[in-house]
Amino acid sequence: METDLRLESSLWIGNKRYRAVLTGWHLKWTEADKKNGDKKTVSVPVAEVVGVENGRVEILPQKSVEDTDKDFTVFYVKRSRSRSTYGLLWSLGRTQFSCPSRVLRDQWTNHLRTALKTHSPLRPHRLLVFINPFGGKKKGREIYHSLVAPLFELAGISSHVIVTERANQARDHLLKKDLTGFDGVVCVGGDGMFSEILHGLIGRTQQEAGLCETDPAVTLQPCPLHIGIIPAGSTDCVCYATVGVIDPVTSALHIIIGDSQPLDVCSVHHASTLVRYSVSLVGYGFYGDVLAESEKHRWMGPLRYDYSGTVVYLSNRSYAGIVQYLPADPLLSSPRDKTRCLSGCNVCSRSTERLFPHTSDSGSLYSSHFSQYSNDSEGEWVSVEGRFRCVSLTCMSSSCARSPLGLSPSAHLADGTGDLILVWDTHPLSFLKFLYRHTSTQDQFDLPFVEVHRVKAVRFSLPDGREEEAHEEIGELNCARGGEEREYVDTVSRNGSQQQLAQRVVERETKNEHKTVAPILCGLCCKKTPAVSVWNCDGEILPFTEIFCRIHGQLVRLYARGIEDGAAMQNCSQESDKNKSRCITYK
Ligand SMILES: CCCCCCCCCCCCC/C=C/[C@@H](O)[C@H](COP(=O)(O)O)NC(=O)CCCCC
Ligand SMILES: Nc1ncnc2c1ncn2[C@@H]1O[C@H](COP(=O)(O)OP(=O)(O)O)[C@@H](O)[C@H]1O
Ligand SMILES: [Ca+2]
Repeated sequence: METDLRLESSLWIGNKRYRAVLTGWHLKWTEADKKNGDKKTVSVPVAEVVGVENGRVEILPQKSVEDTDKDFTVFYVKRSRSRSTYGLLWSLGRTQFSCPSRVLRDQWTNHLRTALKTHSPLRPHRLLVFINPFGGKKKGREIYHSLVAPLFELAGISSHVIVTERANQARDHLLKKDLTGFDGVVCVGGDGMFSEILHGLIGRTQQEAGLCETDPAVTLQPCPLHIGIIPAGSTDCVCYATVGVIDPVTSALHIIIGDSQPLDVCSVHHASTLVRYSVSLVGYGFYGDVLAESEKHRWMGPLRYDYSGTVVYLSNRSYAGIVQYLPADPLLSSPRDKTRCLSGCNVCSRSTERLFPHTSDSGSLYSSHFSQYSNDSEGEWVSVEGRFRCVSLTCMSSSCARSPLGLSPSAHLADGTGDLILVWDTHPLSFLKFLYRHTSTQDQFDLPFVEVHRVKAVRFSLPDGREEEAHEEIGELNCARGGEEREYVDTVSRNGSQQQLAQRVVERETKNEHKTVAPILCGLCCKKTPAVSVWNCDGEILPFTEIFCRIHGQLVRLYARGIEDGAAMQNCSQESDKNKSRCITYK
C-alpha cells in the first residue's frame, strides 16, 4: 500500500523549485535549490488534507478557479495558537503546485485522492445538518453558509440542511425519519441544540436495538452516527471541552477529516422513567437557579448567564439534600490528580479496552453487544446529607469561555465516569471564592467546604418532609409552570410494554413536579427562599427533584479529537511516521 502510493518529483511553488514526496502517510515538500542546512520541509499528514483541486483554486473568502492544466492546489489543516484558549485553532492551508507536464499533474492529483480514501476511513460523505437560527447571537445560518458550507463543498461532502422552525424539531426528525445514507449529524447552535441531537440519536439507536432506555441498569447501544458541532450558541461547553476552542472553521475541519472522539453520557432517571441525557452539567442549587433565572432574560443572549449568575449569587441560597454516589475505581484516575484529558488521552484509551473488551478497534465497536456495567463490580454506595450551595455532576471537564479549565479540570471525556462536586453551605464570600477560582488556574477543589468524587452513578433525594414543604409553598405562591416537561418525557419513554407504565408514572409525577419546579422560578421574583432548587441538565430544567444518574461510557462519538496540547505539538519531530499524522508544525 505504502509503496503503491509513493510518488516523488520536482514541483514548483511560485518560482521556487521543490522536491515533493507523497508517502502513504505524508505529503512533504522541501526547497530544492538551497544548501542542506537551510532546507525547510513542510509536512502535511494525508489524514489532514482537506481537498485536492486541478488548477489554481481559492475557496475563502470567495471561490475562484484558474483552470490551468499543469497546476494543482492542495488544501489542508493549518494550526495556530489561540490567544484566549488552551486549544489550537485550525484554518484552511492552501498551496498551489505547478508541474512540468499535465501527465505528472494528473498523477499527483490521482495519487493524493487515492491516499485520502485509503487513510481516512471515517471521513463523512453525506451529512444531515440542523441549524438553530435563534441560538446564541442568532448567527447560526450566516456562520454555516459563509464559513462551513464552502469547506464541505471543497471536501466533496454533500449535506442536507434543515433550519429548525421549533424547539425539538431536530430531535424528532432523528427519532422518526429515514437516516439511511448519512454518515453523521451536524448541529449548528449551542449546548441545547447539541442536546437535541444527542437525544434523537441515542433514542433512535436504542429503538432500533430494541432496548429499553427507561431502565437505568440496561447497557445502551453506542450510536453509529457521528455528531459534529459547529458552535453558534451561548455557552458552547461541549464544543469547547472537546475541541479546545470555539471556532466554526476549526470544528468544520475536524468534521471533514473524520476525527472521532468518544464521549461519556449520563442518563438521568426519576422513578421508573428516563428523564434526560447529559454530557456536561447536571447541576442542582446554584447552576439550577442560574438557569431558571436566565430563562426570563433570553433576550439578553449569552449575557443572560452573567446577569442571572449575579442575581442568584446575591440571593445567597443553599438547599438540603441527600446525595448517594457509587465511586469509580480510584486506581484508574482521580479528579485531583492534576492531569488533563487531552487528544490521545491514555486514561480514555485504556477505558475503551475496559468498556469494550471484545473489540480490537473502534471501527467494529458498534457491531458487538457488550455489557460494560455488569463487567464492573458495583462497589459500595456512599451517602452524605446536609445543606449544599450546589451539587454538580459532569461527565467531562465542562470547560467554556467563562471557565477555561472547567467545572472539573481533570475529568475525562471518555473514561466511563463522571465527577461529582459537592459544595457545602458556606459563607457567601467563601462561595464567591469558589466560583471565582473557575475563571483562573487556581484549584477550586482546594477549599474546606468543597468535595469532588469520581463516580459511576449518583442518587439525589430530599430529606423527609422536604418535598411536602415544597408543595405547600407552591400552594401559597400559586405560580405553576406549563406542561412542556410532560410532552418531552412522553416522547423519550417509548419502549414496548414498559412504555405505557412509564408514561402513566410520568403524567402523575409531572403534575406534582409543577409544584416542585415552580417555587424556585417564582422564589427569585417573590424574594421568598424556596425549599428546593431545580436541576440544570445541559441547559434544560428538569421536571423532577429526586433523580438517579448513571454514566454510560463512550455512548456517542463526536467529529473531534479532544484538546490538542500546543506545547506537545512543537515537539513532534521525533515521532514515528504513523504518530506524526497527529503532529504538524504550527505558526
Ligand atoms: C465570579 C465568577 C463566576 C464564574 C462561574 C463560572 C462557572 C462556569 C461553569 C460553567 C459550566 C457550564 C456547563 C454547561 C452548561 C450548558 O449546558 C448550559 C446551556 O448552555 P447553552 O445551551 O449554550 O445556553 N449553560 C449554563 O447552564 C450556563 C451556566 C452559567 C453559570 C454561570
Ligand atoms: N427554531 C427554533 N425555535 C425555538 N427554539 C429552538 C429552535 N431550534 C432549536 N431550539 C431550541 O433552542 C434552545 C437553545 O438553543 P441553543 O442552540 O443551545 O442556543 P443557546 O446556546 O443560545 O441556548 C435549544 O434547547 C433548542 O431545543
Ligand atoms: Ca468522563
